[in-house]
Amino acid sequence: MAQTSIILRVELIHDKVTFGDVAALISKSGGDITSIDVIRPGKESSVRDITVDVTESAEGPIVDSLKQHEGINVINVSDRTFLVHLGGKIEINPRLPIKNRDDLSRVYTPGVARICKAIHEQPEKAFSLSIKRNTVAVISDGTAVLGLGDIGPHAAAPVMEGKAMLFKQLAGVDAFPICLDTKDTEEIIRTIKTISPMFGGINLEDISSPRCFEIETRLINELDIPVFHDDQHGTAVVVVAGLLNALKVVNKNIASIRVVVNGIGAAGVSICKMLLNAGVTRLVPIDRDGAIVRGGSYSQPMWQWLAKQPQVEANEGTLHDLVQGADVFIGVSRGGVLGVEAVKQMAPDRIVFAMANPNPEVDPDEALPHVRVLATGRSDYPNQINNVLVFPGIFRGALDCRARQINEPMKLAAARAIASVVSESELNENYIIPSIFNEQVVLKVRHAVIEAAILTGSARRIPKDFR
Ligand SMILES: NC(=O)c1ccc[n+]([C@@H]2O[C@H](COP(=O)([O-])OP(=O)(O)OC[C@H]3O[C@@H](n4cnc5c(N)ncnc54)[C@H](O)[C@@H]3O)[C@@H](O)[C@H]2O)c1
Ligand SMILES: O=C(O)C[C@H](O)C(=O)O
Ligand SMILES: [Mg+2]
Repeated sequence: MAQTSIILRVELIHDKVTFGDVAALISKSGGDITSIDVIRPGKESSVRDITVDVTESAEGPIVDSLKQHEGINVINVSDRTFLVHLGGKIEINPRLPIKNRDDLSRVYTPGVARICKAIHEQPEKAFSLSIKRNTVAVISDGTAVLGLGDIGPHAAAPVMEGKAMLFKQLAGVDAFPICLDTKDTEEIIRTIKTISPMFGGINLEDISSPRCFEIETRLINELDIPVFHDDQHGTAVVVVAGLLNALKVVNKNIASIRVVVNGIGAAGVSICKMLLNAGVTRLVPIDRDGAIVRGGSYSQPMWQWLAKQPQVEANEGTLHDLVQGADVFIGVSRGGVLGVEAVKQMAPDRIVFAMANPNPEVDPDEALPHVRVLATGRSDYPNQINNVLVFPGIFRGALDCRARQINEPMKLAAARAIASVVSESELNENYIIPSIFNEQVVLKVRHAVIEAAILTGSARRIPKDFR
Protein backbone atom coordinates (compact mmCIF):
# COMPACT_ATOMS: atom_id res chain seq x y z
CA MET A 1 0.00 0.00 0.00
CA ALA A 2 1.44 3.38 -1.03
CA GLN A 3 2.59 5.48 1.88
CA THR A 4 2.19 9.23 1.91
CA SER A 5 2.54 12.08 4.31
CA ILE A 6 -0.24 14.59 4.97
CA ILE A 7 -0.36 17.82 6.94
CA LEU A 8 -3.60 18.36 8.84
CA ARG A 9 -4.29 21.93 9.95
CA VAL A 10 -6.78 21.63 12.81
CA GLU A 11 -8.36 23.99 15.28
CA LEU A 12 -8.97 22.54 18.75
CA ILE A 13 -11.69 23.99 21.01
CA HIS A 14 -10.09 23.44 24.39
CA ASP A 15 -13.12 22.83 26.55
CA LYS A 16 -14.29 20.10 24.20
CA VAL A 17 -11.15 18.27 23.13
CA THR A 18 -7.49 17.76 24.11
CA PHE A 19 -4.54 17.16 21.84
CA GLY A 20 -4.38 13.67 23.32
CA ASP A 21 -7.86 12.97 21.91
CA VAL A 22 -6.71 14.10 18.45
CA ALA A 23 -3.58 11.95 18.59
CA ALA A 24 -5.63 8.93 19.66
CA LEU A 25 -8.11 9.40 16.79
CA ILE A 26 -5.29 9.67 14.23
CA SER A 27 -3.48 6.65 15.57
CA LYS A 28 -6.71 4.57 15.75
CA SER A 29 -7.33 5.22 12.04
CA GLY A 30 -3.84 4.07 11.07
CA GLY A 31 -1.87 7.36 11.01
CA ASP A 32 1.57 7.88 12.47
CA ILE A 33 2.20 11.43 13.76
CA THR A 34 5.71 12.60 12.84
CA SER A 35 5.59 16.27 13.85
CA ILE A 36 3.35 18.92 15.40
CA ASP A 37 3.63 22.69 14.87
CA VAL A 38 1.58 25.18 16.82
CA ILE A 39 0.38 27.75 14.26
CA ARG A 40 -1.79 29.85 16.62
CA PRO A 41 -1.76 29.29 20.36
CA GLY A 42 -4.79 30.47 22.34
CA LYS A 43 -6.71 30.09 25.54
CA GLU A 44 -10.03 28.94 24.13
CA SER A 45 -8.81 27.40 20.93
CA SER A 46 -5.52 26.76 19.12
CA VAL A 47 -4.47 25.87 15.59
CA ARG A 48 -1.85 23.21 14.87
CA ASP A 49 -0.28 21.58 11.84
CA ILE A 50 0.00 17.86 12.40
CA THR A 51 2.20 15.91 9.98
CA VAL A 52 1.04 12.32 9.66
CA ASP A 53 2.47 9.35 7.76
CA VAL A 54 -0.42 7.32 6.32
CA THR A 55 -1.18 4.70 3.75
CA GLU A 56 -3.32 6.18 0.97
CA SER A 57 -6.35 4.20 2.14
CA ALA A 58 -6.11 5.54 5.71
CA GLU A 59 -6.15 9.21 4.71
CA GLY A 60 -9.96 9.41 4.28
CA PRO A 61 -10.85 7.66 7.58
CA ILE A 62 -8.45 9.87 9.58
CA VAL A 63 -9.91 13.09 8.22
CA ASP A 64 -13.50 11.77 8.71
CA SER A 65 -12.87 10.73 12.30
CA LEU A 66 -11.46 14.17 13.15
CA LYS A 67 -14.33 15.97 11.43
CA GLN A 68 -16.91 13.92 13.28
CA HIS A 69 -15.44 14.68 16.71
CA GLU A 70 -16.90 17.63 18.57
CA GLY A 71 -14.43 20.45 19.18
CA ILE A 72 -12.16 19.65 16.21
CA ASN A 73 -12.28 21.87 13.17
CA VAL A 74 -10.29 20.52 10.21
CA ILE A 75 -9.14 23.70 8.42
CA ASN A 76 -7.05 22.15 5.67
CA VAL A 77 -5.51 18.85 4.55
CA SER A 78 -2.44 19.06 2.37
CA ASP A 79 -0.57 16.13 0.96
CA ARG A 80 3.17 16.85 1.12
CA THR A 81 3.80 14.77 -1.97
CA PHE A 82 1.33 16.91 -3.94
CA LEU A 83 2.87 20.07 -2.51
CA VAL A 84 6.33 19.33 -3.92
CA HIS A 85 4.80 18.85 -7.37
CA LEU A 86 3.03 22.22 -7.53
CA GLY A 87 4.32 23.98 -10.65
CA GLY A 88 6.55 21.02 -11.55
CA LYS A 89 9.89 19.99 -10.07
CA ILE A 90 12.50 21.53 -12.39
CA GLU A 91 13.19 24.77 -14.21
CA ILE A 92 15.72 26.10 -16.74
CA ASN A 93 18.28 28.65 -15.61
CA PRO A 94 20.77 30.65 -17.70
CA ARG A 95 24.42 29.99 -16.87
CA LEU A 96 25.31 33.68 -17.02
CA PRO A 97 23.35 36.91 -16.57
CA ILE A 98 22.68 39.42 -19.37
CA LYS A 99 23.49 42.71 -17.66
CA ASN A 100 24.01 45.16 -20.51
CA ARG A 101 23.99 45.63 -24.30
CA ASP A 102 27.50 44.29 -24.56
CA ASP A 103 26.48 41.00 -22.92
CA LEU A 104 23.40 40.94 -25.11
CA SER A 105 25.33 41.27 -28.33
CA ARG A 106 27.58 38.40 -27.29
CA VAL A 107 25.01 35.82 -26.15
CA TYR A 108 22.50 36.88 -28.80
CA THR A 109 22.70 38.67 -32.17
CA PRO A 110 25.06 39.64 -33.65
CA GLY A 111 27.75 37.75 -31.69
CA VAL A 112 25.97 34.43 -31.62
CA ALA A 113 26.05 34.25 -35.43
CA ARG A 114 29.81 33.60 -35.37
CA ILE A 115 29.22 30.61 -33.12
CA CYS A 116 26.50 29.32 -35.44
CA LYS A 117 28.87 29.55 -38.39
CA ALA A 118 31.62 27.75 -36.50
CA ILE A 119 29.28 24.85 -35.73
CA HIS A 120 28.01 24.88 -39.31
CA GLU A 121 31.59 24.47 -40.55
CA GLN A 122 32.47 21.81 -37.96
CA PRO A 123 29.32 20.07 -36.67
CA GLU A 124 31.19 18.29 -33.84
CA LYS A 125 31.67 21.75 -32.29
CA ALA A 126 28.02 21.46 -31.22
CA PHE A 127 29.42 19.42 -28.32
CA SER A 128 31.66 22.23 -27.09
CA LEU A 129 29.63 25.31 -28.05
CA SER A 130 26.09 24.32 -27.04
CA ILE A 131 24.33 22.50 -24.24
CA LYS A 132 24.59 19.25 -26.20
CA ARG A 133 27.61 17.96 -24.32
CA ASN A 134 25.85 17.88 -20.97
CA THR A 135 22.21 17.41 -21.94
CA VAL A 136 20.16 14.22 -22.03
CA ALA A 137 16.54 13.83 -23.12
CA VAL A 138 14.39 11.68 -20.84
CA ILE A 139 11.72 10.45 -23.23
CA SER A 140 8.54 8.48 -22.54
CA ASP A 141 5.31 7.76 -24.36
CA GLY A 142 3.57 7.11 -21.05
CA THR A 143 2.76 3.48 -21.82
CA ALA A 144 4.53 1.65 -18.94
CA VAL A 145 4.87 4.25 -16.22
CA LEU A 146 6.32 2.63 -13.10
CA GLY A 147 3.95 -0.31 -12.51
CA LEU A 148 0.95 1.91 -13.30
CA GLY A 149 0.78 0.88 -16.94
CA ASP A 150 -0.44 2.97 -19.87
CA ILE A 151 -1.43 6.23 -18.17
CA GLY A 152 -0.55 8.52 -21.08
CA PRO A 153 2.00 11.27 -21.72
CA HIS A 154 0.60 13.94 -19.39
CA ALA A 155 0.41 11.61 -16.40
CA ALA A 156 3.94 10.34 -17.11
CA ALA A 157 5.44 13.82 -16.70
CA PRO A 158 6.08 13.77 -12.92
CA VAL A 159 8.21 10.63 -13.26
CA MET A 160 10.26 12.14 -16.11
CA GLU A 161 10.73 15.37 -14.13
CA GLY A 162 11.86 13.26 -11.17
CA LYS A 163 14.44 11.46 -13.35
CA ALA A 164 15.66 14.87 -14.58
CA MET A 165 16.11 16.06 -10.97
CA LEU A 166 18.12 12.96 -10.16
CA PHE A 167 20.32 13.30 -13.25
CA LYS A 168 21.23 16.83 -12.19
CA GLN A 169 21.61 16.35 -8.46
CA LEU A 170 23.52 13.08 -8.60
CA ALA A 171 25.64 13.53 -11.72
CA GLY A 172 25.43 17.15 -12.84
CA VAL A 173 23.73 16.07 -16.08
CA ASP A 174 21.12 18.46 -17.48
CA ALA A 175 18.19 16.28 -18.39
CA PHE A 176 15.04 17.42 -20.11
CA PRO A 177 11.75 15.52 -19.72
CA ILE A 178 9.83 14.85 -22.93
CA CYS A 179 6.51 12.99 -23.08
CA LEU A 180 5.31 12.02 -26.54
CA ASP A 181 1.65 11.93 -27.52
CA THR A 182 1.97 8.86 -29.73
CA LYS A 183 2.36 5.11 -29.26
CA ASP A 184 3.33 4.50 -32.85
CA THR A 185 6.80 2.94 -33.05
CA GLU A 186 7.77 4.66 -36.32
CA GLU A 187 6.48 8.04 -35.17
CA ILE A 188 8.38 7.76 -31.87
CA ILE A 189 11.61 6.86 -33.68
CA ARG A 190 11.19 9.67 -36.20
CA THR A 191 10.36 12.22 -33.50
CA ILE A 192 13.34 11.32 -31.35
CA LYS A 193 15.68 11.46 -34.33
CA THR A 194 14.25 14.85 -35.27
CA ILE A 195 14.82 16.40 -31.85
CA SER A 196 18.17 14.69 -31.22
CA PRO A 197 20.52 17.56 -32.31
CA MET A 198 20.24 19.31 -28.94
CA PHE A 199 21.09 16.21 -26.95
CA GLY A 200 24.26 14.32 -26.04
CA GLY A 201 22.26 11.24 -25.09
CA ILE A 202 18.76 9.77 -25.05
CA ASN A 203 17.35 8.06 -21.96
CA LEU A 204 14.20 6.18 -22.97
CA GLU A 205 11.84 5.71 -20.04
CA ASP A 206 8.67 3.79 -19.27
CA ILE A 207 7.92 2.70 -22.84
CA SER A 208 6.08 -0.62 -22.81
CA SER A 209 7.39 -3.83 -24.28
CA PRO A 210 7.71 -5.16 -26.90
CA ARG A 211 7.74 -1.76 -28.74
CA CYS A 212 10.59 -0.57 -26.51
CA PHE A 213 12.95 -3.18 -28.01
CA GLU A 214 12.54 -2.04 -31.60
CA ILE A 215 12.51 1.65 -30.68
CA GLU A 216 15.78 1.32 -28.79
CA THR A 217 17.54 -0.91 -31.31
CA ARG A 218 16.63 1.33 -34.24
CA LEU A 219 17.68 4.51 -32.44
CA ILE A 220 21.00 2.97 -31.38
CA ASN A 221 21.69 2.13 -35.00
CA GLU A 222 20.44 5.37 -36.50
CA LEU A 223 21.79 7.96 -34.05
CA ASP A 224 25.41 8.74 -33.17
CA ILE A 225 24.69 9.55 -29.51
CA PRO A 226 24.06 6.94 -26.78
CA VAL A 227 20.49 5.67 -26.48
CA PHE A 228 19.68 3.76 -23.32
CA HIS A 229 16.33 2.31 -22.29
CA ASP A 230 16.53 2.78 -18.56
CA ASP A 231 13.84 0.25 -17.62
CA GLN A 232 15.70 -2.44 -19.54
CA HIS A 233 19.35 -1.86 -18.87
CA GLY A 234 19.36 0.43 -15.86
CA THR A 235 17.32 -2.18 -14.06
CA ALA A 236 19.39 -5.11 -15.28
CA VAL A 237 22.62 -3.42 -14.20
CA VAL A 238 21.38 -2.71 -10.68
CA VAL A 239 19.84 -6.19 -10.33
CA VAL A 240 23.11 -7.85 -11.27
CA ALA A 241 24.99 -5.57 -8.86
CA GLY A 242 22.58 -6.47 -6.05
CA LEU A 243 22.59 -10.16 -6.86
CA LEU A 244 26.40 -10.39 -6.89
CA ASN A 245 26.43 -8.98 -3.37
CA ALA A 246 23.39 -10.94 -2.11
CA LEU A 247 25.01 -14.20 -3.24
CA LYS A 248 28.08 -13.33 -1.18
CA VAL A 249 25.82 -12.83 1.88
CA VAL A 250 24.12 -16.24 1.49
CA ASN A 251 27.32 -17.87 0.31
CA LYS A 252 25.92 -19.29 -2.94
CA ASN A 253 27.59 -19.47 -6.32
CA ILE A 254 25.97 -17.79 -9.33
CA ALA A 255 26.55 -20.91 -11.44
CA SER A 256 24.52 -23.15 -9.12
CA ILE A 257 21.46 -21.05 -8.27
CA ARG A 258 17.97 -21.38 -9.77
CA VAL A 259 16.51 -17.96 -10.60
CA VAL A 260 12.86 -17.09 -11.31
CA VAL A 261 12.31 -13.81 -13.15
CA ASN A 262 8.66 -12.74 -13.13
CA GLY A 263 7.48 -10.22 -15.74
CA ILE A 264 9.33 -10.61 -19.02
CA GLY A 265 8.76 -7.09 -20.28
CA ALA A 266 11.30 -4.35 -20.76
CA ALA A 267 13.12 -4.90 -17.47
CA GLY A 268 12.66 -8.69 -17.38
CA VAL A 269 14.18 -9.36 -20.82
CA SER A 270 17.28 -7.30 -20.11
CA ILE A 271 17.66 -8.83 -16.63
CA CYS A 272 17.47 -12.35 -18.10
CA LYS A 273 20.10 -11.51 -20.71
CA MET A 274 22.46 -10.00 -18.19
CA LEU A 275 21.98 -12.89 -15.73
CA LEU A 276 22.97 -15.33 -18.47
CA ASN A 277 26.03 -13.21 -19.25
CA ALA A 278 26.88 -13.15 -15.56
CA GLY A 279 26.86 -16.96 -15.36
CA VAL A 280 23.37 -18.10 -14.27
CA THR A 281 22.78 -21.68 -15.47
CA ARG A 282 19.17 -22.29 -14.34
CA LEU A 283 16.74 -19.58 -15.38
CA VAL A 284 12.93 -19.59 -15.20
CA PRO A 285 11.41 -16.60 -17.05
CA ILE A 286 7.67 -16.20 -16.30
CA ASP A 287 5.08 -13.80 -17.66
CA ARG A 288 1.36 -13.55 -16.97
CA ASP A 289 0.45 -16.71 -18.93
CA GLY A 290 3.13 -18.83 -17.25
CA ALA A 291 6.71 -19.82 -17.92
CA ILE A 292 8.61 -19.08 -21.11
CA VAL A 293 10.18 -22.48 -21.66
CA ARG A 294 13.15 -23.83 -23.59
CA GLY A 295 11.91 -25.16 -26.92
CA GLY A 296 8.67 -23.14 -26.73
CA SER A 297 7.33 -21.06 -29.58
CA TYR A 298 6.55 -17.37 -29.06
CA SER A 299 5.56 -14.51 -31.31
CA GLN A 300 7.67 -12.00 -29.39
CA PRO A 301 11.24 -12.09 -30.73
CA MET A 302 12.81 -11.56 -27.30
CA TRP A 303 10.80 -14.42 -25.76
CA GLN A 304 11.72 -16.61 -28.72
CA TRP A 305 15.36 -15.74 -28.09
CA LEU A 306 14.98 -16.83 -24.46
CA ALA A 307 13.33 -20.11 -25.53
CA LYS A 308 16.52 -20.95 -27.41
CA GLN A 309 18.89 -20.49 -24.48
CA PRO A 310 20.18 -23.73 -22.95
CA GLN A 311 20.06 -22.29 -19.43
CA VAL A 312 16.30 -21.66 -19.63
CA GLU A 313 14.26 -24.46 -18.01
CA ALA A 314 11.85 -26.56 -20.08
CA ASN A 315 9.21 -27.13 -17.38
CA GLU A 316 5.88 -25.42 -18.02
CA GLY A 317 3.87 -24.01 -15.14
CA THR A 318 2.63 -20.98 -13.26
CA LEU A 319 4.60 -18.73 -10.96
CA HIS A 320 3.29 -20.54 -7.91
CA ASP A 321 4.37 -23.95 -9.24
CA LEU A 322 7.76 -22.83 -10.45
CA VAL A 323 8.89 -20.62 -7.62
CA GLN A 324 9.09 -23.74 -5.41
CA GLY A 325 12.70 -24.51 -4.66
CA ALA A 326 14.02 -21.36 -6.36
CA ASP A 327 17.03 -19.67 -4.75
CA VAL A 328 16.23 -16.27 -6.20
CA PHE A 329 12.99 -14.50 -7.17
CA ILE A 330 13.27 -11.33 -9.23
CA GLY A 331 9.97 -9.54 -9.84
CA VAL A 332 9.56 -6.81 -12.43
CA SER A 333 5.88 -7.40 -13.08
CA ARG A 334 3.01 -6.08 -10.96
CA GLY A 335 2.36 -5.40 -7.31
CA GLY A 336 1.14 -8.25 -5.12
CA VAL A 337 1.44 -11.14 -7.61
CA LEU A 338 3.68 -13.21 -5.31
CA GLY A 339 2.01 -14.13 -2.04
CA VAL A 340 4.04 -14.81 1.09
CA GLU A 341 2.95 -18.49 0.98
CA ALA A 342 4.81 -18.86 -2.32
CA VAL A 343 7.88 -17.24 -0.78
CA LYS A 344 7.88 -19.91 1.93
CA GLN A 345 8.15 -22.61 -0.77
CA MET A 346 11.48 -21.30 -2.06
CA ALA A 347 14.86 -22.88 -1.24
CA PRO A 348 16.59 -22.06 2.08
CA ASP A 349 18.54 -18.79 2.23
CA ARG A 350 16.18 -17.36 -0.36
CA ILE A 351 16.76 -14.03 -2.07
CA VAL A 352 13.71 -12.00 -3.14
CA PHE A 353 13.99 -8.86 -5.28
CA ALA A 354 10.39 -7.60 -5.52
CA MET A 355 10.84 -4.57 -7.71
CA ALA A 356 7.45 -3.59 -9.12
CA ASN A 357 6.81 0.08 -8.38
CA PRO A 358 5.20 1.53 -6.44
CA ASN A 359 3.91 -1.71 -4.89
CA PRO A 360 6.28 -4.71 -4.84
CA GLU A 361 5.26 -8.24 -5.91
CA VAL A 362 5.09 -9.26 -2.25
CA ASP A 363 4.36 -7.15 0.81
CA PRO A 364 7.85 -6.47 2.25
CA ASP A 365 6.66 -6.64 5.86
CA GLU A 366 5.06 -10.04 5.26
CA ALA A 367 8.00 -11.42 3.31
CA LEU A 368 10.84 -10.22 5.55
CA PRO A 369 10.58 -12.93 8.24
CA HIS A 370 10.76 -15.62 5.56
CA VAL A 371 13.65 -14.50 3.39
CA ARG A 372 17.37 -14.09 3.88
CA VAL A 373 17.76 -11.09 1.59
CA LEU A 374 14.88 -8.86 0.50
CA ALA A 375 15.16 -5.94 -1.87
CA THR A 376 12.48 -3.71 -3.37
CA GLY A 377 12.43 -0.67 -5.66
CA ARG A 378 11.29 1.51 -2.78
CA SER A 379 13.20 3.98 -0.67
CA ASP A 380 11.33 3.14 2.55
CA TYR A 381 12.89 -0.34 3.03
CA PRO A 382 16.53 -1.46 3.15
CA ASN A 383 18.13 -2.60 -0.13
CA GLN A 384 16.51 -0.24 -2.61
CA ILE A 385 17.18 -1.75 -6.01
CA ASN A 386 16.32 1.09 -8.31
CA ASN A 387 17.73 2.13 -11.64
CA VAL A 388 18.54 5.53 -10.14
CA LEU A 389 21.79 3.86 -9.01
CA VAL A 390 22.66 3.43 -12.67
CA PHE A 391 21.46 6.07 -15.11
CA PRO A 392 23.15 9.15 -13.61
CA GLY A 393 26.63 7.56 -13.50
CA ILE A 394 26.29 5.74 -16.83
CA PHE A 395 25.33 8.93 -18.65
CA ARG A 396 27.94 11.01 -16.76
CA GLY A 397 30.55 8.57 -18.06
CA ALA A 398 29.09 8.33 -21.56
CA LEU A 399 28.86 12.13 -21.94
CA ASP A 400 32.34 12.74 -20.56
CA CYS A 401 33.95 10.41 -23.09
CA ARG A 402 31.40 11.29 -25.80
CA ALA A 403 30.53 7.63 -26.19
CA ARG A 404 28.84 6.57 -29.40
CA GLN A 405 26.90 3.86 -27.63
CA ILE A 406 26.44 2.32 -24.19
CA ASN A 407 27.51 -1.25 -24.94
CA GLU A 408 27.39 -4.52 -22.92
CA PRO A 409 30.92 -4.19 -21.46
CA MET A 410 30.06 -0.67 -20.26
CA LYS A 411 26.91 -2.00 -18.54
CA LEU A 412 28.74 -4.91 -16.89
CA ALA A 413 31.45 -2.57 -15.71
CA ALA A 414 28.74 -0.36 -14.18
CA ALA A 415 27.19 -3.35 -12.35
CA ARG A 416 30.52 -4.39 -10.87
CA ALA A 417 31.27 -0.78 -9.90
CA ILE A 418 27.97 -0.46 -8.00
CA ALA A 419 28.52 -3.78 -6.22
CA SER A 420 32.05 -2.71 -5.26
CA VAL A 421 30.83 0.35 -3.38
CA VAL A 422 29.70 -2.00 -0.58
CA SER A 423 32.88 -3.36 1.00
CA GLU A 424 33.16 -6.98 2.21
CA SER A 425 33.15 -5.82 5.81
CA GLU A 426 30.00 -3.73 5.37
CA LEU A 427 28.06 -6.35 3.41
CA ASN A 428 25.06 -7.93 5.18
CA GLU A 429 21.40 -8.93 4.61
CA ASN A 430 20.23 -5.34 4.91
CA TYR A 431 23.05 -3.77 2.97
CA ILE A 432 23.69 -5.39 -0.39
CA ILE A 433 23.37 -2.25 -2.44
CA PRO A 434 24.70 1.25 -1.74
CA SER A 435 22.39 4.16 -1.01
CA ILE A 436 21.68 6.49 -3.90
CA PHE A 437 23.12 9.23 -1.69
CA ASN A 438 26.47 7.47 -1.51
CA GLU A 439 28.65 9.75 -3.65
CA GLN A 440 30.95 6.86 -4.52
CA VAL A 441 28.24 5.36 -6.75
CA VAL A 442 28.29 7.95 -9.54
CA LEU A 443 32.06 8.39 -9.30
CA LYS A 444 32.78 4.66 -9.56
CA VAL A 445 30.16 4.01 -12.24
CA ARG A 446 31.44 6.95 -14.30
CA HIS A 447 35.02 5.73 -14.02
CA ALA A 448 34.20 2.12 -14.90
CA VAL A 449 32.00 3.16 -17.83
CA ILE A 450 34.63 5.45 -19.35
CA GLU A 451 37.31 2.79 -18.95
CA ALA A 452 35.11 0.22 -20.73
CA ALA A 453 34.13 2.75 -23.42
CA ILE A 454 37.79 3.48 -24.17
CA LEU A 455 38.69 -0.23 -24.26
CA THR A 456 35.80 -1.10 -26.58
CA GLY A 457 36.27 1.87 -28.93
CA SER A 458 32.98 3.55 -28.02
CA ALA A 459 34.69 6.66 -26.60
CA ARG A 460 35.27 9.59 -29.00
CA ARG A 461 37.14 11.66 -26.44
CA ILE A 462 39.50 10.80 -23.60
CA PRO A 463 38.53 12.78 -20.50
CA LYS A 464 41.34 14.69 -18.76
CA ASP A 465 41.48 12.35 -15.75
CA PHE A 466 42.14 9.40 -18.12
CA ARG A 467 44.96 11.03 -20.12
N1 LIG B 1 13.00 -0.96 -9.25
C1 LIG B 1 13.37 -0.56 -10.44
O1 LIG B 1 14.41 0.03 -10.64
C2 LIG B 1 12.52 -0.87 -11.59
C3 LIG B 1 13.01 -0.64 -12.87
C4 LIG B 1 12.21 -0.92 -13.97
C5 LIG B 1 10.96 -1.41 -13.77
N2 LIG B 1 10.50 -1.58 -12.51
C6 LIG B 1 9.15 -2.08 -12.28
O2 LIG B 1 8.98 -3.33 -12.92
C7 LIG B 1 7.70 -3.43 -13.48
C8 LIG B 1 7.78 -3.72 -14.96
O3 LIG B 1 8.38 -2.63 -15.65
P1 LIG B 1 8.68 -2.76 -17.21
O4 LIG B 1 9.20 -1.41 -17.61
O5 LIG B 1 9.47 -3.95 -17.50
O6 LIG B 1 7.19 -2.90 -17.76
P2 LIG B 1 6.67 -3.76 -19.02
O7 LIG B 1 5.26 -3.33 -19.20
O8 LIG B 1 7.61 -3.66 -20.15
O9 LIG B 1 6.72 -5.26 -18.51
C9 LIG B 1 5.88 -5.79 -17.54
C10 LIG B 1 5.75 -7.28 -17.84
O10 LIG B 1 5.11 -7.89 -16.73
C11 LIG B 1 4.15 -8.79 -17.22
N3 LIG B 1 3.16 -9.05 -16.19
C12 LIG B 1 2.08 -8.34 -15.84
N4 LIG B 1 1.39 -8.95 -14.86
C13 LIG B 1 2.06 -10.09 -14.60
C14 LIG B 1 1.86 -11.16 -13.69
N5 LIG B 1 0.81 -11.16 -12.88
N6 LIG B 1 2.75 -12.17 -13.69
C15 LIG B 1 3.82 -12.17 -14.53
N7 LIG B 1 4.05 -11.20 -15.41
C16 LIG B 1 3.19 -10.17 -15.45
C17 LIG B 1 3.60 -8.12 -18.46
O11 LIG B 1 2.94 -9.03 -19.32
C18 LIG B 1 4.88 -7.56 -19.07
O12 LIG B 1 5.51 -8.49 -19.91
C19 LIG B 1 7.00 -2.14 -13.12
O13 LIG B 1 6.27 -2.31 -11.93
C20 LIG B 1 8.12 -1.16 -12.89
O14 LIG B 1 7.77 -0.15 -11.98
C21 LIG B 1 11.25 -1.34 -11.43
O1 LIG C 1 11.14 5.12 -11.78
C1 LIG C 1 11.54 4.27 -10.97
O2 LIG C 1 11.49 4.45 -9.74
C2 LIG C 1 12.19 3.01 -11.42
C3 LIG C 1 11.81 2.54 -12.76
O3 LIG C 1 12.30 3.33 -13.79
C4 LIG C 1 10.34 2.24 -12.94
O4 LIG C 1 9.83 2.44 -14.03
O5 LIG C 1 9.71 1.77 -11.98
MG1 LIG D 1 10.98 3.48 -15.42
